[in-house]
Amino acid sequence: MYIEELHLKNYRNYNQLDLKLHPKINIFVGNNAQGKTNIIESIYLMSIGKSHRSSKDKEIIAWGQDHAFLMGKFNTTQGQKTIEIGLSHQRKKLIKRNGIVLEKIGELLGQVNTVLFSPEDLRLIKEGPVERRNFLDREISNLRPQYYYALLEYNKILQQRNHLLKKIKIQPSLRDTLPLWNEQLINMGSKIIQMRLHFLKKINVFTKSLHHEITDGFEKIELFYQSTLISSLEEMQQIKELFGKELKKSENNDIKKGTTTIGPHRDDIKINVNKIDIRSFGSQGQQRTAALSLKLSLIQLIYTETGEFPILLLDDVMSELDQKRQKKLIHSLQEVQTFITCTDLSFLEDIELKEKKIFEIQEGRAK
Ligand SMILES: Nc1ncnc2c1ncn2[C@@H]1O[C@H](COP(=O)(O)OP(=O)(O)OP(=O)(O)O)[C@@H](O)[C@H]1O
Repeated sequence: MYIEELHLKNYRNYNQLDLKLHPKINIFVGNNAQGKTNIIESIYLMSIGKSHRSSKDKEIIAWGQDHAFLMGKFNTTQGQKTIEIGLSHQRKKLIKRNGIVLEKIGELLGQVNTVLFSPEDLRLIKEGPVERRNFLDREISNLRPQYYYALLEYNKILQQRNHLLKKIKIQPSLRDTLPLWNEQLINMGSKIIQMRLHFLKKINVFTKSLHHEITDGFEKIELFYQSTLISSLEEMQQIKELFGKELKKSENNDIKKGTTTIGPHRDDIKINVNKIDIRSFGSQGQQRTAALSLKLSLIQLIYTETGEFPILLLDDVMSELDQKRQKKLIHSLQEVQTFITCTDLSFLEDIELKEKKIFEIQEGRAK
């Protein structure tokens, strides 16, 4: 899949931007704070309905303006798709696909697949479990919208159970109603765990081989699902039983703490390189390479799952990689439409790139 045209209006520092894009490599070069990442962000926004760097949608509306508008024309194996997003300070976000208004963000998921890699992805390895859970939730939701809905449901049940746990402390008789919430939590949580385990099993294969290639065979990477409940793929019934057993065990503790202490909302991914947990013990370089392998393996996974390559967004990463890794990265991208932002084009000196378009970005304008 690739994006043919991008149109932005009152979007961040762009009053108006109309770009015809190359189906292979698009390079955005310019000094700092000119608007390169803003373009990457807009494409990402059209794929998942949210920005990767602002939690508040309205921040992307150009300062002093009332509304922002984005449109992308995508060429996919299912034909042309037009995605439009409208944001205004007064109304809720409007998303359209081929002119039809989408009622929920879930309907946008999987329409346009992107893989974004930026220096912040280092956080994926070295920060706490929240980053890695978000990674799982985002990527699986894109591939399986039913995961997204299960997650919404799980979080609702979790909130209600936590609310009840707090009330039981004051009014112990309410404990009789807890099994009702336990059952719902177990049902929805087990679905989430099983889909995460499936995802990790698949992505492990691609990450291993990519990492082996990038590190010339010196490093062996392995991903594990880290959970108090389960670590390997099991039948649904088995996951439910384990969840039920552990939830029972933690019930007194949960009441004492007023919160649910076990479940997929507490799980993590363990990342070993040569059998060492690199979340805590990896060097910066090892962590960066692991993040790169993990992100690039998504390209292969999405291709196997959907029959179509995603769009790759590389924000400011060229300067972070040594020459060998830059070459490996570029050469692995033959069939993938790729967006690269950079402050200079020195990385092109040693890399032959025939199919490309270069845009110079200056103060919210592209030349
Ligand atoms: N809502 C907004 N309205 C107007 N301008 C904005 C808005 N949000 C951000 N900007 C401006 O956009 C610019 C930053 O753009 P962007 O992050 O794309 O820069 P960049 O070219 O990628 O820079 P760097 O190389 O430093 O990463 C800044 O000048 C910032 O002030």
